[in-house]
Amino acid sequence: MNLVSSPASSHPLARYGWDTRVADAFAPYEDEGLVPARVVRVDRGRCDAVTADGIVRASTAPVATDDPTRAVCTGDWAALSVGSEPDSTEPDSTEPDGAGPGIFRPGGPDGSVTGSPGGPRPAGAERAPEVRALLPRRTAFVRSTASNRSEGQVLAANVDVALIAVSLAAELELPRVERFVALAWTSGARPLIVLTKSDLVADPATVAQLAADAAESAPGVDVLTVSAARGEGLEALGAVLAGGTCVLLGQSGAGKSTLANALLGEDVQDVRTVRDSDGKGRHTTTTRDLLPLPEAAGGGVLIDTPGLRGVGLWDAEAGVGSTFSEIEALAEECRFHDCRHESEPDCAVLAAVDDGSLPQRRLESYRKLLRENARIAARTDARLRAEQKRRFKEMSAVGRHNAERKRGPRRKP
Ligand SMILES: Nc1nc2c(ncn2[C@@H]2O[C@H](COP(=O)(O)OP(=O)(O)OP(=O)(O)O)[C@@H](O)[C@H]2O)c(=O)[nH]1
Ligand SMILES: [Zn+2]
Repeated sequence: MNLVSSPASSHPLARYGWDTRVADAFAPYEDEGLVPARVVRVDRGRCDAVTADGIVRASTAPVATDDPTRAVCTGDWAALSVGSEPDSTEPDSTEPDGAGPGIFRPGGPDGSVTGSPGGPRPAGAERAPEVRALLPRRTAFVRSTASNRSEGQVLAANVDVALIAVSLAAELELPRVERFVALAWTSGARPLIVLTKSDLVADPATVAQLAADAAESAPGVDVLTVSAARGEGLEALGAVLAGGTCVLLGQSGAGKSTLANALLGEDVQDVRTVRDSDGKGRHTTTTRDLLPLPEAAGGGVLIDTPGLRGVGLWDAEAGVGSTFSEIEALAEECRFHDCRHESEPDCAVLAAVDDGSLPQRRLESYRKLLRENARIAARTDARLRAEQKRRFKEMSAVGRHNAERKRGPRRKP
């Protein structure tokens, strides 16, 4: 079977988010004899990636780079060389023509171009799987690394929806919610606010009010209410996540693990564990950070990497702008193009605060996030920043369009 040209929905990797866009991006690599895979976990120099034939452990050495934003990360789509298989259903002779110089053929005489040691091998020999290329990312969650150079590190790639878990059992801290929303927009993923533990709030009117408050502080972002304890709201949430890739963000104690368990419908520890061969016939047991959601609930994929949950802003100016889109829209009306909305005459933002249509709290939160972001940006390599900005523009065009479409009338009557 030709896996790449079969319909995207029946592709063995459809469960892991394979779609026509990925198929198109992968097509050139198929001609090189590489196989598509999605990265489920990364270690130093290696990753676990799921292929049509299961999970393989692959070296990431061929795509190693100095730029940490280009390092292999969970959620990446990769083109793998997996070595020749003795009982392959697709012998070399049936492969498409046109394999020229530089084209990788498992076990072929041009093995030297693959960068792996060993050179030519007899047909049927095994070689360790390698990541040969990463497909372009649709979205990426980046955080600054601990190093002095303050570079970005990618925590998750190709995320469609960022679930922002907010506990209804604690006081609703809107600035925190805004911060996570900014982070989500910055990644290119669509934020989704999930108010958790609704069973702990007795009065439905209170829940509705809190949901309205959350919605008010996140223009264009949907707000769902769930109780993992009672299994309420999970179906609606599953429907939103269907087919896409999501991540869980939120404060400690917000209910992320509980929600992950409820969505996965099994013991997460079991789901996480991978026992598979590493391509050399050895069996290893590891965990994975990318987990398929049950197909009965609509499918999709959950990425839950340890570092992602509490990630900080990293060059999020545009994401902050999307989060406070009503302020950015007002700013267009200020007399001065570079108005700081502090004490300038004819400032439309301050006027909106005065007439009560813009909560003072929103303006303060906006300023605080911009300041936080500026501090990080000051430490960040200019080249990487430009790159991130470009990526944001590409990726979030759709998100912002949706936000604008949904935002509706900006000012209260
Ligand atoms: N009543 C109730 N309690 C819940 C619900 N969801 C989570 N909890 C409780 O809230 C607490 C925190 O939940 P976790 O799922 O561990 O929160 P978390 O966001 O994963 O926390 P960290 O791992 O620290 O990031 C636990 O005691 C859960 O049992 C719910 O729907 N209802
Ligand atoms: Zn102004």
